[in-house]
Amino acid sequence: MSVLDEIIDGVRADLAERQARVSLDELKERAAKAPAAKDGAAALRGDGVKVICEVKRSSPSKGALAAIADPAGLAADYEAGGAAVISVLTEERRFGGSLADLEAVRAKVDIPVLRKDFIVTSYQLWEARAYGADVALLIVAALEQPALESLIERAESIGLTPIVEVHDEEEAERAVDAGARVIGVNNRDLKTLKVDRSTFERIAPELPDSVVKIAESGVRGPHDLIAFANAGADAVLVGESLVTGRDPRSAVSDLVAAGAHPALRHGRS
Ligand SMILES: O=C(O)c1ccccc1NCC(=O)[C@H](O)[C@H](O)COP(=O)(O)O
Repeated sequence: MSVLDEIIDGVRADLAERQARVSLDELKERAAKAPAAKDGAAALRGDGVKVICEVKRSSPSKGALAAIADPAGLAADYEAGGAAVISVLTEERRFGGSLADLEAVRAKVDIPVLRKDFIVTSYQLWEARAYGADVALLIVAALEQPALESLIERAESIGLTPIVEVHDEEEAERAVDAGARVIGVNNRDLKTLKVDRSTFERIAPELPDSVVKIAESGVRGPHDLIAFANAGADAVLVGESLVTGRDPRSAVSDLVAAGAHPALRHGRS
């Protein structure tokens, strides 16, 4: 069984418990009371390379990364450093996240918030909206094509911007065919968990110009951001190097400054 399969088994078990406790109607009522969703795609377009900053306590590849007692405080530091979007891992077993983290971050920052999880049902999209997310991750490798298409449609219909994550050319083609407008290329191989930064360089040129392109995983600092920018990234998604560093706010601000450098190509407006 692959790591992804193991993660998804755990996600489905936890999901079944939540579904037994909270009906879809209750979630929809809660979502209706949530603040209107912010435009995640708009936050990632424009000049320069935008930075998505992740609240990440642990991971299957590295184990414990950072305790993060105050996820909202960390998110506020990211926002103060110039982050465009905050990513909150809500998967509990392997990443140590929760919907409570998502809710706390939403209450603290004004920029769009991404629910980063292993979404396999529309119930999780309603949860994302009910807990204040504006953006949700859909992983192509975790979904059959009809499910991917219907989750993209459902996400958009409830106001969420779907980021569709791919790892290779075949998944990229599936994402485009499914109508994805924002695509994250994850440099982490989900079978070996190794990061290969050339993955983004290989796949980005295959994506249509109109698609917002995000380079995910393996950003250690401004030099990686610049390399991804030169390969066509509109945004980068950064977790580990921020949560393990000493000063997340200044680390974000260094990334943002590099992303805004006039020598980098101009983004789409
Ligand atoms: O991080 C992992 O080990 C991992 C393993 C299996 C599936 C997903 C995983 N990570 C999720 C992510 O995509 C990253 O948290 C995100 O891209 C940030 O990456 P990094 O900056 O390298 O922490």
